[in-house]
Amino acid sequence: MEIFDYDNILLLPRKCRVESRSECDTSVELGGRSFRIPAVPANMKTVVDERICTWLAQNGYFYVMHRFDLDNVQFVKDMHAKDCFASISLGVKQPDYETVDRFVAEGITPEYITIDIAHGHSDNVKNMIQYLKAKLPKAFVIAGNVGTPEAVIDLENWGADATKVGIGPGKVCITKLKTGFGTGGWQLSAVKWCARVATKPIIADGGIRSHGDIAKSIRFGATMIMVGSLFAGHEESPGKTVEVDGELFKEYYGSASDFNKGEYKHVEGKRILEPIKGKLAETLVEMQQDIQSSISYAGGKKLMDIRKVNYVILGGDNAGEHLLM
Ligand SMILES: NC(=O)C1=CN([C@@H]2O[C@H](COP(=O)(O)OP(=O)(O)OC[C@H]3O[C@@H](n4cnc5c(N)ncnc54)[C@H](OP(=O)(O)O)[C@@H]3O)[C@@H](O)[C@H]2O)C=CC1
Ligand SMILES: Nc1nc2c(ncn2[C@@H]2O[C@H](COP(=O)(O)O)[C@@H](O)[C@H]2O)c(=O)[nH]1
Repeated sequence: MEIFDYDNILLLPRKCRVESRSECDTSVELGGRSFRIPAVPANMKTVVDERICTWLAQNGYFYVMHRFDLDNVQFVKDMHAKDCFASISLGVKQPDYETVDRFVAEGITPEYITIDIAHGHSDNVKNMIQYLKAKLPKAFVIAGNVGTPEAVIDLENWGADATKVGIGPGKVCITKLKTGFGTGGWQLSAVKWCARVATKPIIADGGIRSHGDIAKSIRFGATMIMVGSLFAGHEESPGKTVEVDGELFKEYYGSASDFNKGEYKHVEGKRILEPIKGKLAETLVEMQQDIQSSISYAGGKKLMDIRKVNYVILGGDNAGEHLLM
């Protein structure tokens, strides 16, 4: 198997088919809705809050609200009252089942539900998918996180509508160090490997360090890309603002860090400071323009044309040119 990651792959251009990059369509479909770009801010407490989720929904972007210290039922009611789709996260514990029961009792269905646990290839997730499919059959269920084709096949067979791939490639992740497991360091290969067997959309989650990594994820089979650190350091980001030597930063911490958990138990995440880089809306516009450029380099007009390009692996044992035959 070829092993590579975002920093040692480059995509190869094909003859341009547009006169202007503005002709390139970056939109993507997920769960029956079309979104402006295939990137979604990570469902983490220092990346999204209700205000950001509302803004994203109202402006044509996908979002996934985090699942920590909030009333999911109230969140969905608030989003629906604002005429927005509701996209929430759930765990797999008793309170999460009680949340589902409350949705049923109140006759409310969130449009998207992401089952979000560290080791998603588990009976815990199977049971929650099956509960959701029985109780809230109209919800689009994203399940994860996983890092192998077997897991993608199982999650799809258990009823997931999409799977989220990425165990430990995140910037504030220490899973690799603490456990010796994961896709950290070869996340892009893992996406490729998983996408080969997937029959439903894959969300590549973690490890995105620059906008070009979005195109690379699409090339290797992702439909949507979840991004934490690149979105964490904005003026509106929910993390605390911290000043160091006159420079402003936003805190960004892992969902499995002691900062998020409130205790030091099974910690697999850390806290870092991200330099503040302006407004989220401006980054999203720049991201869209960069994806338009990627599509044009791919010789295409729409997002999935990126899937057609060849690529090179730089350095290492797998180095060389890889041509689509
Ligand atoms: N993408 C990634 O690489 C990772 C992401 N995270 C994020 O951190 C947050 C907290 O995750 P998580 O700790 O799973 O959430 P929870 O604390 O809600 O745990 C979810 C359930 O999964 C169990 N569980 C967690 N890890 C494992 C494991 N390695 N093996 C078996 N069972 C496990 C927990 O039981 P118990 O605690 O009793 O074992 C619990 O029943 C989530 O948002 C998650 O996405 C965390 C780590 C890695
Ligand atoms: N191993 C851990 N992974 C985590 C934790 N909190 C979040 N995450 C994952 O990281 C991505 C974001 O990655 P980034 O490279 O874009 O910053 C996020 O979507 C989660 O899947 C954690 O505590 N430990």
